[in-house]
Amino acid sequence: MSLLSTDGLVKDFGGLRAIDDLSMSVDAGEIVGVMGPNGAGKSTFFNCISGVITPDDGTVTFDGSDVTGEAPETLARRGLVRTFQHTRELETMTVRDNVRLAAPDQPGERTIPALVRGDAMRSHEADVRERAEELIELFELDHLADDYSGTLSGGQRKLLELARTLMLDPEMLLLDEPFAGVNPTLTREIADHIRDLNADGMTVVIIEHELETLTELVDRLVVLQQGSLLVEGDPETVLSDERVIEAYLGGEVE
Ligand SMILES: Nc1ncnc2c1ncn2[C@@H]1O[C@H](COP(=O)(O)OP(=O)(O)OP(=O)(O)O)[C@@H](O)[C@H]1O
Repeated sequence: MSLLSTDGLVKDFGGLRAIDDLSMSVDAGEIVGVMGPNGAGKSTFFNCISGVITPDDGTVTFDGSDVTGEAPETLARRGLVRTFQHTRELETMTVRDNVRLAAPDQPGERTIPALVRGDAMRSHEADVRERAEELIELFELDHLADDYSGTLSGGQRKLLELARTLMLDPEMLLLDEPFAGVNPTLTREIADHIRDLNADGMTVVIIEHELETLTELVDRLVVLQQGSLLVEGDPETVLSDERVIEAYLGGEVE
């Protein structure tokens, strides 16, 4: 059953059509890879479906509802959450605080004085702390929990970003280049986490240039070119498709 679909999606930037009548869908439980040459429209596609920008035409449907143009926070509450190519944690805050702060309705951000908070608020805070510790442990960031996030390596930042994302308890994760700037060991580790999350029922869509890891991970590949869907299918078929090879200028996909 389709969890996310777009129908006739269009996004223009001035005279440039970045997304051109794009219709595609992702079934619940799938891991789908989105690939395509530079400028093909991958990030713009993610931005349209995650509410970062509003499409000029077409619709985005998530879990049976038309969510076109909804804000990222609203979509996150519905269970659709994305990461960014450049991670967005606060560098002068510890890893632990970064994970805790990613929780929805973060009590620390509220103006209610601590003394008048009810039991519900205290229990929410306890849940947030507990979930944050679970995720820090899951992603093996425990030894770094009290370090400033700014001191982390590229790969550790990606793990932190994943932990922060999971504080929102998503049904579908959109991952924008989760392996960019990550060393091979951490790449394998992140790929394993994605597999585990998927095995637990999470639907995942991944934009990635690192095709070897991507193709090992996904059930299906979708190739974009000039804002349109060029080819989609199982990784082996897609990567041997002449149109895909040509789009990548002769053999780069091998
Ligand atoms: N905010 C913007 N303003 C103007 N043009 C934009 C904007 N964002 C993207 N574009 C243009 O839209 C087209 C698609 O860009 P997009 O970043 O979505 O491609 P991409 O497939 O993600 O590329 P890459 O692999 O290089 O990240 C490109 O021609 C890009 O220059």
